[in-house]
Amino acid sequence: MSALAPVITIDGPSGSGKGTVAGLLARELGWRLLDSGALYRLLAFNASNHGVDLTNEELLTKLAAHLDVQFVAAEPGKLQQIILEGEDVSNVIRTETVGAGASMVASLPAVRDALLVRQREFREAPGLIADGRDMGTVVFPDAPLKIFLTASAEERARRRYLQLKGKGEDVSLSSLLDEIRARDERDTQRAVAPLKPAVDAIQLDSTELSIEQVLQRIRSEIALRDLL
Ligand SMILES: Nc1ncnc2c1ncn2[C@@H]1O[C@H](COP(=O)(O)OP(=O)(O)O)[C@@H](O)[C@H]1O
Ligand SMILES: Nc1ccn([C@H]2C[C@H](O)[C@@H](COP(=O)(O)OP(=O)(O)O)O2)c(=O)n1
Repeated sequence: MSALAPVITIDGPSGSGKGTVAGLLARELGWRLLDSGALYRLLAFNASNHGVDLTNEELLTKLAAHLDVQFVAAEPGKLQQIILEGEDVSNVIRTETVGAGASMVASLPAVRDALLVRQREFREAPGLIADGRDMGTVVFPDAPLKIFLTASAEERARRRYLQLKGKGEDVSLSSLLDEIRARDERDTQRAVAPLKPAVDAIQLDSTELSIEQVLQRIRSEIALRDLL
């Protein structure tokens, strides 16, 4: 039965609001959540801890196949917890350095292959919200609702700046903008599973929208399909 569970995919560039919107929707609908970017972040983080070079495709693929990770569903009002080798790494994998490393390991085809089955296993009744870059194009091409969420690079850098400042990190807006542009370039230009909207995706530009307005737009797309 689980293969038939509906999936809503939310793809888009860094800072467009995917994670926030996916988490809120999953909680609202009582569906499972796949934060696929966290898998690439975990791999980059784990590789750095084990002294593995982020271009060593063979070793990275082995690490990817054996990642000892658990996603613990969120309590109301909290983010889901991510446990790597028994340790809570939910916060340490969120830095821009780990994000840049994730984008590097994510460009390696064998690494992506090694993570594919693991991602599809998240599909369970009553449904799944899947957040990433290739959820609608590669991982769940049959998803009945695909959202491609964007925002201008300036707005995305501003959001990331406020988010990291709020966590007490010492960040600069201009370097965040450079990092976001570099990651956009790498994620859209790679040969395998590049960041691009699926042909049947609904494109949503959130530059001028609040989180609640984005949610409203997605709710109305859900209502148009018989998903619940
Ligand atoms: N529509 C929006 N308007 C303003 N801020 C937003 C919006 N969507 C998300 N944010 C904020 O921007 C930051 C980045 O959002 P996040 O969900 O982590 O993006 P992504 O997962 O696409 O990288 C968070 O602090 C979030 O609260
Ligand atoms: N499905 C996915 C998810 C993430 N990635 C890669 C590319 C991204 O730059 C990194 C980090 O992704 P993540 O979604 O955690 O990053 P943001 O929160 O959007 O900044 O991983 C990917 O290639 N495919």
